Amino acid sequence: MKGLIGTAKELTKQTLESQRQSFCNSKPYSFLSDKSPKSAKSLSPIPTVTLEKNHANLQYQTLEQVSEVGVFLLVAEMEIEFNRIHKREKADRQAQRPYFGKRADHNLVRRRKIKQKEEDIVVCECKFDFSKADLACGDRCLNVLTSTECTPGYCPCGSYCKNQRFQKSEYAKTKLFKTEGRGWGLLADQNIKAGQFIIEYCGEVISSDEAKERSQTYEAQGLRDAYIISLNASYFIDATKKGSLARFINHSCQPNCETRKWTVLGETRVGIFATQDISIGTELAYDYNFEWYGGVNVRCLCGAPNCSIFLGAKSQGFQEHNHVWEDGDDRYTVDEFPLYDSAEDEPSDKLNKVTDSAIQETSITVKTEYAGLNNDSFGYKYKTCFSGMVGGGAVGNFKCEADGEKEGGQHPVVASGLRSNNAFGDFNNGSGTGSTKRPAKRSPNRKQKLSSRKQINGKRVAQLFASKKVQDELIKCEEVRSEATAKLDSVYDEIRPAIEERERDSLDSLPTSVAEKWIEASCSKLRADLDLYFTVVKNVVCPPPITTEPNPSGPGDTENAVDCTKN
Ligand SMILES: C[S@@+](CC[C@H](N)C(=O)[O-])C[C@H]1O[C@@H](n2cnc3c(N)ncnc32)[C@H](O)[C@@H]1O
Repeated sequence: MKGLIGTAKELTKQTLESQRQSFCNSKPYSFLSDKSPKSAKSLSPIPTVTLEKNHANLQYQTLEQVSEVGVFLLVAEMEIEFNRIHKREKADRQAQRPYFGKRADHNLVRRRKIKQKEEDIVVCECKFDFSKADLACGDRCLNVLTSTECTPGYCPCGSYCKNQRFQKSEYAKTKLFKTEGRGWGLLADQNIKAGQFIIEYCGEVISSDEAKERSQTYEAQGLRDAYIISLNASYFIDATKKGSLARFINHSCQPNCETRKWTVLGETRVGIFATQDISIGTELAYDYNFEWYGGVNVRCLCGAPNCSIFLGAKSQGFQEHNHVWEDGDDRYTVDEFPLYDSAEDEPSDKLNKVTDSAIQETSITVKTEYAGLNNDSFGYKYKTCFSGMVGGGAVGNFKCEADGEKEGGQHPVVASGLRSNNAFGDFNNGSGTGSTKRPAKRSPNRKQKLSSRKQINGKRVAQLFASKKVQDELIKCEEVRSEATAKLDSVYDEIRPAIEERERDSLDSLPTSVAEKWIEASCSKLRADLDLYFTVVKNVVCPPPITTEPNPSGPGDTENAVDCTKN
């Protein structure tokens, strides 16, 4: 093998056996011991980089010494499974609703405190009239007209001033409720009048750089909902971990609310206001005016007749990424790209062929040459198979809303870690500069996937060996494997309702008990696969001494070659 160990050692059964031992005891494989798999909960997160390194090494050894049988693919699969569970669990833990006490208002907000200078205080010209105390600083108040709250101690209406709603947290009564497919939502718990201030959008006020960083982190952590909205060109409000109930208000393409910016004691704050009369029990929603910066396309479930189908579908990033272009836009002309011949890139096929021929030839050349599959190329291919699973999706360029946005304008929500309604679909990052494929979040068709893979049938392979002992060994392996397959299938049928229920709710994680069951069955199946493949390879590489024992089950040569891949 090019650029590889170069010192192909004589293989003995002993070295292979010890190889297998260390292989199975290496970290990702440790659960393949005879003990029942550890609970998903008790597993510590897998350091991916180390694993990749390990795998690269193991892969070497596997290729060099055992020639091939896709053992490393099994390792890959196991790691995928584990990473998936870890990621889910982690995301679930982190996605737990933060505590929102009654005082969950701007007191929680970490904002740059600006001491308002006296000369900056705008005093309105309202004349206070005791007989109309209710109208103090009403619609005609100059401050109200400029979306500025009056400053206590400076307003002519004194304590009767009605224009301090943010400061006094004069929120409408609202109630949290569970929506169908859109997570939590907020509904009116009283009748609300058009124009009424409903609630402040509170959160941590952060710079645009920090917003970008956080949004990438949240994405990588698997958080599905976006809570960062822009305040102005330089600042964003992040309600992911701290905020008010406003963070639960969902998007609608036909909203009954909108966001508005107000100046309060010299600072800009964002409030949710009713755009129409809203009766008690109605869900509150505003148009997120979502700026899509990458990540998954989230199907909009607002149900409005004019629904734009995806959140952020109107934003430039989304349209460019999804190739919604005007006539004459030649940015995506295919002519420019070199042609890609997929036939050149099918290592697994190549490996399959090698495997088949290796088995049929019974004597094997350990130093098999895999043209082009040197260390780097394999490392790369291997990584490709994983990167989507373990790597966080990058968030594309981050744009800031231009300053001087008109009052009442909407505040784009940063699309980080979006809930995927397309629960199992592939998702791409949308940086616009090429798309890194991310794998399906989870695979409901696992059963299908497992069974659709071309598999070696142990009983058929057994016929190719002259030794009765080997045949028995292989038949035993095949039986164990069939049992494991049947068990996996039945577990799948058992947990299917739970998966489907999650799917219906657009939830991305499974209860630990269900996941554990699935892992346990998957582990057994993969262990059985490994044992079978290993036994085949072991006996091909180190055939037992030829004896004169008769072979009742068939010829030991390849004359009547059996297609080992048929079940
Ligand atoms: C600010 S949060 C709203 C609260 C969120 N539903 C929750 O459970 O925490 C925004 C996220 O809610 C989901 N969401 C909001 N409106 C939606 C809609 N119309 N359709 C689908 N998902 C929506 C999206 O995942 C979005 O990123």
